[in-house]
Amino acid sequence: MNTTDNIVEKKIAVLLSGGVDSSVVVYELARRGLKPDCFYIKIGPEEEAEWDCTSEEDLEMATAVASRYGCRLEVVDCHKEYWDRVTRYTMDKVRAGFTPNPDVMCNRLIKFGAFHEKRGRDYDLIATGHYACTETDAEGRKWLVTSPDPVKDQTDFLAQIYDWQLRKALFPIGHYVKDEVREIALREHLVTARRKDSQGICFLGKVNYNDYLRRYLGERPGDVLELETGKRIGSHRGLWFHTIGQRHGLGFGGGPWYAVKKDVERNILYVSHGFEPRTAYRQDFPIHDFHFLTMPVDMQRITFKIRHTPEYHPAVLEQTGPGSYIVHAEQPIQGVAPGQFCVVYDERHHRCYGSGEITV
Ligand SMILES: Nc1ncnc2c1ncn2[C@@H]1O[C@H](COP(=O)(O)OP(=O)(O)OP(=O)(O)O)[C@@H](O)[C@H]1O
Repeated sequence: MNTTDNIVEKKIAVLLSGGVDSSVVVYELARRGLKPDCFYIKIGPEEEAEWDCTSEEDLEMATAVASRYGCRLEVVDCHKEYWDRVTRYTMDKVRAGFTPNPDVMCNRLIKFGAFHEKRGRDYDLIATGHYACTETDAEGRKWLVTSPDPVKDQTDFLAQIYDWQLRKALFPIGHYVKDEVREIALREHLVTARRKDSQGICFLGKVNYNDYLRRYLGERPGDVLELETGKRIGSHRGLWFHTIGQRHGLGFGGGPWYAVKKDVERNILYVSHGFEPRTAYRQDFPIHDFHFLTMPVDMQRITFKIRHTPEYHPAVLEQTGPGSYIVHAEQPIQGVAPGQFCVVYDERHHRCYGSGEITV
């Protein structure tokens, strides 16, 4: 736990998913003599029965962990809010040809959003099993700080939460690496100790992302052209099924092909030929609507991420307007897609300052 968190006097809600990470959160609080209230957020898979997944087992696990530590567990239904808010954001972006990130918006809109409106507002702190840390500076400002586990670090998923949400957030396992969390769970004989990590888009679980898109947007076939020559390579079933930077699953002969650009108005997907074509890389690109997590910072030399990968890229930021910047990366970056969040950290990738959306 972060040393700056004085939690003993606080009313704490734990978001308990039935996974190993949030189970260890309950243990970490319980061993300090605390008895937090636990909440399982229920989000169903829309109407379709075949989309049903492991949620029943998750709830059973969450119930067992809460009762082991004498904590209350309540189920909070955020189904409507998820499908209204996160799905709307996702479909709006995708329809406009952008690459959205539902996991990022889920933290702002659901875990620290809809849950807060329903139950979280009655608590001083909301604890989750995210791999992220916080630190408080001499002026009492709380900053989001990266986890010591570069592979599991989830600060990028938290880079759109509001300042008040960050102030209420508690990450009791954020200072551990994943192996340590598993060891604790095994040592304490938690029922969740051997459960697999959740995969895919949070709350959508096993739902196939393309099926999810197809359900809302259908199909809209169009041409696939080679960017350099304008030659027709094949057809696509909807621009939303493709991401800039995509190399696999294009399914055209004479490859390898690489998705490099979308023309939404003309419904054309542009591809380049080769394993690593020059057009797949960008070194300078604009971002807009920059969201600061704690407070505006004068950002110049920074590091950043555009995908959930362990690497941080060094860059210089040039401000072009309120909330708008050009990212001048030290090295060319592969698969820069409009709509993706560019998450910005200090030079040592310690503090996360916030994130902006990559502009067209
Ligand atoms: N259905 C849920 N109900 C309550 N909280 C949840 C739920 N799903 C996720 N969370 C919270 O969000 C955190 C991060 O979620 P994520 O989907 O990344 O899971 P994870 O890293 O596999 O964690 P866990 O092992 O706790 O499931 C969880 O640790 C938990 O605190």
